[in-house]
Amino acid sequence: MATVNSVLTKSDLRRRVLAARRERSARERAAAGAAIRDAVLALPAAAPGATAAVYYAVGSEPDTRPLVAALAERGVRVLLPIFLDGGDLDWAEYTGPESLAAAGHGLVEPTGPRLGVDAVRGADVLVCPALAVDAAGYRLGRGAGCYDRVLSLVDARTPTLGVVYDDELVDSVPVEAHDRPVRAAVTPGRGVVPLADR
Ligand SMILES: Nc1nc2c(c(=O)[nH]1)N(C=O)[C@@H](CNc1ccc(C(=O)N[C@@H](CCC(=O)O)C(=O)O)cc1)CN2
Ligand SMILES: Nc1ncnc2c1ncn2[C@@H]1O[C@H](COP(=O)(O)OP(=O)(O)OP(=O)(O)O)[C@@H](O)[C@H]1O
Repeated sequence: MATVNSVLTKSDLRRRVLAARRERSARERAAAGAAIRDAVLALPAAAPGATAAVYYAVGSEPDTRPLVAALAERGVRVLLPIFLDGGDLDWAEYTGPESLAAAGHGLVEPTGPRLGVDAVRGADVLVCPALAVDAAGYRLGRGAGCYDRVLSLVDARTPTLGVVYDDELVDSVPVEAHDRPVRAAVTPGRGVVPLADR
């Protein structure tokens, strides 16, 4: 995949990654969820008492549900995103499976009190969805720009992680002026991978 990226547009690359994700087995997805959980739990920023902002995986996304459960279990405050019309993200706390409900666009979202778009500024670690992450930390998202906005809100020293399958960590993705990089990737096989100069 890495060799042909430079000639693919964002939408071509999105289609390719989504098609490849649909082919992944339940076994691979389960193993990925456990590996992602263990990699993020080992970070100092995920210590008890910290606040973590994490996407709640749906469909073929790299599974963050085991991570969310384990963080809450160890006493980390977990904020989950709520997709707002217009593309901003609001946030609410995960307080167990009963604090979640099916929402629009196939998403599962928290039902507790909404903390506001700026709540993510209080996160000690930010775990972002991505379809691909490149060597400089640039990520390809779903195309709504939600996480570019979130990444521009948080302090530059916050550990920001883009979670992808191993073969979705690529040399380069198409970059536009509004794109904001993450500081590290997390993959099931490689764990937390710090990215260039971040
Ligand atoms: N699990 C998870 N939660 C997340 C994200 C994510 O990527 N994964 N987001 C990351 O940004 C935000 C939601 N982002 C969204 C971005 C675009 C569309 C959207 O316009 N969907 C179209 C296209 C079809 C599709 O992708 O299913 C649609 O539903 O009509 C929906 C949500 C917040 N929560
Ligand atoms: N900081 C921002 N404020 C407002 N709109 C933004 C911002 N960043 C990006 N956008 C808008 O989002 C649109 C989609 O951007 P892009 O295709 O790069 O999304 P993406 O990076 O794939 O998605 P995401 O960031 O949700 O993962 C852009 O056309 C842009 O207008």
